[in-house]
Amino acid sequence: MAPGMLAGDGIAEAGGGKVAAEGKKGYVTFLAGNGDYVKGVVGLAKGLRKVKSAYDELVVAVLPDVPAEHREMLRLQGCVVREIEPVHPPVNQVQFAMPYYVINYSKLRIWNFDEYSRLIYLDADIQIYDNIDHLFDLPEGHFYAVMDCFCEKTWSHSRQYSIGYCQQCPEKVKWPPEMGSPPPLYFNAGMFLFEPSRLTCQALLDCLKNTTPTPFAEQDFLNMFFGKIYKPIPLIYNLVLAMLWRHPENVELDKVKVVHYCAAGSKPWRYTGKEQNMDREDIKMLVAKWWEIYNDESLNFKKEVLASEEEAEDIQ
Ligand SMILES: O=c1ccn([C@@H]2O[C@H](COP(=O)(O)OP(=O)(O)O)[C@@H](O)[C@H]2O)c(=O)[nH]1
Ligand SMILES: OC[C@H]1O[C@H](O[C@@H]2[C@@H](O)[C@H](O)[C@@H](O)[C@H](O)[C@@H]2O)[C@H](O)[C@@H](O)[C@H]1O
Ligand SMILES: [Mn+2]
Repeated sequence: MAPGMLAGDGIAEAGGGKVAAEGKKGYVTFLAGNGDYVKGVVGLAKGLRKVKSAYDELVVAVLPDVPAEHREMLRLQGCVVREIEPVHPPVNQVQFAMPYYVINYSKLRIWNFDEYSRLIYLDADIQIYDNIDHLFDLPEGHFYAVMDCFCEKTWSHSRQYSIGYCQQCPEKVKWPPEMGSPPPLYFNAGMFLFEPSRLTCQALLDCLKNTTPTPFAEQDFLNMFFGKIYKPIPLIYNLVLAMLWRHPENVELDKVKVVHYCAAGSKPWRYTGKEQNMDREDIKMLVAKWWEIYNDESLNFKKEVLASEEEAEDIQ
């Protein structure tokens, strides 16, 4: 059990007789550009319907460069499309782990969606395979997310990677005292439960102005900003695929509720199976599972024709 993790799985499934947290709740994702991530959002919208989430009206924060056709496609899938202004980090020479990460700072705008008391953010390369609505009943005042893994090459810039340390197995390579205290628990920013607030959004943007960008862009920034109230939740809520080959001992695949297709080559809509680890049977199974939902027409959004509308039609 990773340090600081909620006891047990620590999160009672829905119907635990708890009073649900007050206020509007929902799921939100982020879409930029005119490329194929829109397929990820369609898949996510259908996945939320398949697991019968009580909050299946997916909010999509779109940058201005998302074309009208893609916005319409999402509306036809029952999504609420909301345009956000891009957020640019201070100009500097940092090499992001992936050049396009620079646009990910725009995710910060979702803190302004304060008509919601709680939102779960999900990357567009995430799919939900079991209902996770019960997460909305977690105690307020914390930032909930799953711990990341430092073992992939994308982390080669970091001290952790240089000594083979990973928070997923802190006993395997212990953090040497001569390097000071071990890094604080660090979450993957592809999925998190948070409380929207305009004040917090302004504080995030003000803080960003004075923060030097780092390789994992807004993920590093969010970890720094919310470090004091961060609460790890079990990896079943955001399986970062690299865990399958880096920490298989921590993964019980049949218990996983949320899969994050973030490993290089694992985006289902561009999957070729050629990149490293992409020929694994579990990866092929998870990509096929994603396509099953994406291609399932029965999961398309059906505008409920209200009985009154039908009656009205009958009368005419
Ligand atoms: O061209 C892009 C790149 C990224 N994204 C959004 O930004 C998120 C973070 O990027 P990505 O998931 O590729 O990062 P990873 O989790 O793989 O590091 C994506 O899930 C999308 O929601 C997008 O909409 N268009
Ligand atoms: O902009 C930074 C991104 O950083 C994170 O992705 C990383 C991280 O998970 C590494 O640990 C993996 O090694 C790597 O593959 C993966 O891309 C978030 O998933 C994404 O939403 C976004 O915040
Ligand atoms: Mn992602």
